[in-house]
Formats: sequence, C-alpha cells, structure tokens
Amino acid sequence: MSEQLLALDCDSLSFAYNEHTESILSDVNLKLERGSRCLLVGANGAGKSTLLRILAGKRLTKTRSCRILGQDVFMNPPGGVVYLGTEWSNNPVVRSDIIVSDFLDSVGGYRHKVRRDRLLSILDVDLDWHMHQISDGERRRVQLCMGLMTEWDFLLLDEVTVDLDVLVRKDLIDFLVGESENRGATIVYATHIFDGLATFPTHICHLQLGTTPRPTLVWTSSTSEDLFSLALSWLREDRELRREKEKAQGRVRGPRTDTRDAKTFFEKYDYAH
Ligand SMILES: Nc1ncnc2c1ncn2[C@@H]1O[C@H](COP(=O)(O)OP(=O)(O)OP(=O)(O)O)[C@@H](O)[C@H]1O
Repeated sequence: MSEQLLALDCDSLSFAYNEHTESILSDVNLKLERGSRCLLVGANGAGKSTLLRILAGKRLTKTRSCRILGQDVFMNPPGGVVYLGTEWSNNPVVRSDIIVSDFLDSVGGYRHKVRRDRLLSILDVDLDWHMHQISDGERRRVQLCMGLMTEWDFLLLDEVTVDLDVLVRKDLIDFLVGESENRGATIVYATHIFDGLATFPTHICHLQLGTTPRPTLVWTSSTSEDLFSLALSWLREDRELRREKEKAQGRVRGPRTDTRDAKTFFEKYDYAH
C-alpha cells in the first residue's frame, strides 16, 4: 500500500455495545486507497452493519483507530461521507404524504440538479410519486437518489440494493463503478447478494465473528460464480468456528425441549396471521 493518504485506515478497531457485554468487533483491520470498492463479506451477525455505522461516525469506539481521509470518523468526521442503510425506510417521515420532488428539494436536490437528474434516470424515479404510495423498492430508489446526488468521496452501503429490480441494480452498480474510476470516490458495500457484482469490487474484506481473520483481498476475478464460491467457503468456515466457540461456552442452537404450547403462543401474539 502506497504512502499517500489512505481513504480508509482502520487499525485494530474494537467495539462493544456496552461495557458489560463482549466485543462485537475486535481487531478489525481495513485499509483502502482512494478509488477502492470494497465488498464486506460475512455471516448474519458478523458485525458488518456495526462496522459501517462506526465508519459513518454514528458510534463512539474506545479505540481511536478509524480514519477516513486522515480524519477520525467520530471526533473529527470528514465531509463527503455518505452512509445508506436499511433503517432509513422505517422512518415515518419517508412514508408520509410528501411528493418526491419536494422531498429531494428538502435535502438540497435543486443544488445538484445535473447529478440528481442523472440519478433519477438511472434509478427510474418519478418526481411526482407520493412517498406514502410507493413500493419498498421504489422508496429505496428515492433513498439512493437522495444519498448519491451530492458529490460524495466515501460511500458506505449497507444492504440497500437487495430490494431493487435487477435492471435498476445493474445500472446503479455501473454508476458506482464510474464514480470511483472517474472521481476517485471510495465505496464499502456490505451485501449477501453477489449476483451481478463480479466486476464491482476491487477488494474483498472478510468479517468473521467480528474480526478480520485475513488481509483484505485484492479482487481480480470477473465472474459472479467465483465471488459466490469464495463467500460460501468463508461463511462455512465462519459457521464451523462459531459452532466450536458456542460449544466451548456450553451453548447450543437448534431444537431443544420446550414446555411451552406453541399454539397458545401463536394465538396470544397473533403471529399466525
Ligand atoms: N444495538 C445493539 N445492541 C446490542 N447488540 C447489538 C446491537 N445491534 C446489533 N447487535 C449485535 O451485534 C452483532 C452484529 O450485528 P450486525 O447488525 O452488525 O451484524 P451484520 O453482520 O450486519 O448482520 P446481518 O448480515 O444479519 O445484517 C449481532 O450479534 C447483534 O446481535
């Protein structure tokens, strides 16, 4: 890695949600140069969202070991960082009776008209939609348009492309590749869906039970199958390791004797419908 300022310099990062619980992240190392596109691969619960939120400056860590473009992500957060996560669509405001054009203008859309219009086309968004009358995937497209219309330097994406149709997803991925190649923008993207992503990553980071067990891989393959096989082998390894750890702690997953009456439970909580 060259001596120039790194886009991301995450050195031995550790994090626990509170001081009485065990660390969710420990000894996470991730260094990326500007213009990198890094896929974050790991099992459910590995800590991908937690890491992305820390990088977005949303969580304070005890160790000051994470810098984006030379600046501490929490104490001195750099400008030009955009984080897009799935929790956005749970916000009641984005499900209210507001027209998409007004919604985008309320976050400065009129100032970025050229980029906004390009993204409206790529994401196939209609400015006349009403936010409370659109589908989840359409709402996601509005979120992406909103988040990407400023010229960001560093993008943190947490599973926000899963509900896009494949055509929109493909055009979006091409747009993101262009942003990094033409402007040197850097992207870290956590996803479980590898379809159509073969040419996206320049790097792949394996997050295993909250740690990075191997150096970030420089990615050169151009087939989705290779990506999928790699993820599958890593996730199998993660599962084995997790099972060994749980066994050592005397914990087991799966069926066990349960005295509760499942029918009563479902009736009580009305989960059956
Ligand atoms: N607010 C919280 N308080 C305590 N623990 C949490 C909190 N949020 C997440 N966790 C725990 O942190 C761990 C990592 O969660 P995280 O959401 O970062 O995983 P992930 O890799 O993004 O998973 P997924 O692929 O399922 O989205 C999980 O064990 C989860 O239970």
